[in-house]
Amino acid sequence: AVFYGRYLKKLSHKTQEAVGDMTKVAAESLSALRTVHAFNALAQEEKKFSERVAKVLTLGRKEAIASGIFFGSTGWSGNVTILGLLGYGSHHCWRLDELAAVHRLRWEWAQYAHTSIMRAIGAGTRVFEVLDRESLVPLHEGVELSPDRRGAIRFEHVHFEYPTRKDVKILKDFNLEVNVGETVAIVGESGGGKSSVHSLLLRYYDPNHGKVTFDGQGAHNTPKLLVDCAYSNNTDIRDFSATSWRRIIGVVPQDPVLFTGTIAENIAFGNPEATREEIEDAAREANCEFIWGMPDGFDTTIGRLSLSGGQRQRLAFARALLKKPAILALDEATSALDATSERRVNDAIEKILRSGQTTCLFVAHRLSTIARAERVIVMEGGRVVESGAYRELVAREGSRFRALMASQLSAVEQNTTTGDASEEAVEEYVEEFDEGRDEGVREVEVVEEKAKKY
Ligand SMILES: Nc1ncnc2c1ncn2[C@@H]1O[C@H](COP(=O)(O)OP(=O)(O)OP(=O)(O)O)[C@@H](O)[C@H]1O
Repeated sequence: AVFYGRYLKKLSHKTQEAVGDMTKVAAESLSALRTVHAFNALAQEEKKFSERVAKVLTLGRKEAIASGIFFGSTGWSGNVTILGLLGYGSHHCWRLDELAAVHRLRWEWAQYAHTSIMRAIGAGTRVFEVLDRESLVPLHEGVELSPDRRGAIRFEHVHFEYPTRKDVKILKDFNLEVNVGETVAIVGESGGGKSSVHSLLLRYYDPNHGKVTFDGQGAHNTPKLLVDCAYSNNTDIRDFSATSWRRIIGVVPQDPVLFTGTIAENIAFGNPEATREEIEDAAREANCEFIWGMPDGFDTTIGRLSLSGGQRQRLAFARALLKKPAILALDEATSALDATSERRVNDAIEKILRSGQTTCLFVAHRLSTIARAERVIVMEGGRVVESGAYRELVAREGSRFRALMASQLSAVEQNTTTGDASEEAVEEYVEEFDEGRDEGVREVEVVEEKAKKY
């Protein structure tokens, strides 16, 4: 018992660690399931989890063998003793209930084993229920899309509600066309369904009515705001396999998720074959200069929250850019970033937008980001109510965009509850922005200069 105890103590410690590690991997992957899907990293995460499970299993087996030997031998000697006692007792014992007590002891053991088995079956049933669940969006069915395809994206009369909240219509006849290389910012009230547009684009869900299409033929000089969908050579994105469709999209979510591992591993998430050079290029492009200042650079191990909000966003940018995506879906962080981080994030956005290679559909909250888009669309009541260049919408008398910005301004800058801001205040806000924009462009040039030295 002493030797077994010592061995078990060591083994338990290791098992606890391994179980902790396994749970962490599962929790990280499950809580970031959208990111995992967006980067087609399901197989990678499954492999990571399987390795951890295998480790727990090996330790569990060792413990089972050790306890098998220990309890087997002690049980065997115990049984031999009891049998001996029974044999001996039957000669000497005249009271039947004494023998029955020994027998009852055996029976209780059998009951205990039975309860444990039943408990395991109960827990196992739930696990198998989860394992047997089929995704509503099949991952590998459909046409394989080549990763270098570029094309216009169209939302055609899309109606959508979440399966868990069928009574709330999120999108109602939503129509939008984004051409190749175009940058479109979606703005609107909080909770108006902007991020849901991304969810449909990435096929986390499919529309209830209408469709999202992709036209791999090239750019169109068609009207920007799609009213009448009279297109012929576009393909419903449901016809592509979800994995190959997601391969051409780079995603930067509102609250980017990091995984326990090195910075390089995080940038190469879903792209494990990427070379160090490619990783560094992506980091440079995304203004992640802070990595070079870290003690182990790209090999620095990070946890889920060990970087600041702005750094996390830029790292997520680098991760998205490494895919060299045809489409970039960016959901701007609503949480306040400090001024430097915000500028660095905006510079990174600016660089990508200026490249003209990538079609960008981004959900924007800050004026400084919105104004960087070629076209701004305003969402209200689940549909597009206004579309145009930033300057056009700002200049348009009584535009919804102006009203939206005015209420934002009054909420953010004047901190009032009235929701009204004067026209002058809006102009002032816009002027302030223009100064910031020029500064931003200069900043990008300085950074690019610096980047050459990395
Ligand atoms: N997974 C979900 N299941 C059910 N309802 C959801 C889900 N995700 C979002 N919603 C609801 O859908 C509506 C639109 O949400 P969405 O995130 O698209 O808005 P948003 O315009 O991006 O908001 P914000 O600007 O605050 O990020 C909200 O009312 C939200 O509560």
